[in-house]
Amino acid sequence: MAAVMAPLIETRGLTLHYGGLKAVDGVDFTLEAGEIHALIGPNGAGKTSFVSLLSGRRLPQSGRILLAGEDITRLPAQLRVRKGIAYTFQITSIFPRLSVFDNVALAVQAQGTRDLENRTRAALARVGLDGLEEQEAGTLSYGHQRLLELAMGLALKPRLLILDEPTQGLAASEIEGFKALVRSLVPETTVLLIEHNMEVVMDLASRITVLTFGRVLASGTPAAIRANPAVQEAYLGA
Ligand SMILES: Nc1ncnc2c1ncn2[C@@H]1O[C@H](COP(=O)(O)OP(=O)(O)OP(=O)(O)O)[C@@H](O)[C@H]1O
Repeated sequence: MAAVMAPLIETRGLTLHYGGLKAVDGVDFTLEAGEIHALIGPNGAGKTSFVSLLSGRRLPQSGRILLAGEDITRLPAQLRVRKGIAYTFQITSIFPRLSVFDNVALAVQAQGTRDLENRTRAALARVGLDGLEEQEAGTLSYGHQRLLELAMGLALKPRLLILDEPTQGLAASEIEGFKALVRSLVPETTVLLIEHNMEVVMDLASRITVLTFGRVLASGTPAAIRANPAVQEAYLGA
């Protein structure tokens, strides 16, 4: 019998409360290896809380998270990074006084110093920041700082890259470049994208999951999501 590959990520009944508030409420979710999967939903729907559970920044009150079939529900965040889950750092985690090179090198160092220079340079080239290695990170344009964050994530050679609102604040021209970059990452890297820009979502995602009030409202292809009346009512406003 042919072996059936487990999904890259599977959650079952995943639940996170903040006091009385259920930010993530019994979420069953499947992420297949090699896809670009968008997580959408209104403000406060629980998207950031959900990916915080995947990255290990927070632990759930109940439910399970499986990575390629292995239970990682309570694994510390740092060990999840080693298993290949990278959550792009918020821009505030860039060290503004350090060089572009050193910011990425620090991220690489989390996995050991072997091949540090090559890996750092390769990640910077991947996002098009080669040539700016020696520049102080804090003096980069906003768009370039977002690319630096992405390089810091890619330097970890992740199996899963989680991007939280990566196009926020980018110019239209920068968004085009970003879309091409994300497309170039799959299928080696699986991408989970929280994104409010619906044009980016519809253009990039192979599957979309819609959250509202901490629950999954719908999950499917962009065409199915666009045509879903419940999604239109709750979110797309069409
Ligand atoms: N640290 C916290 N303590 C208490 N409540 C929180 C905390 N973080 C988030 N919340 C609440 O949990 C709910 C889900 O928030 P979350 O940030 O996960 O949603 P989101 O879908 O990512 O929203 P947005 O699109 O605005 O970023 C919201 O009602 C929010 O106010």
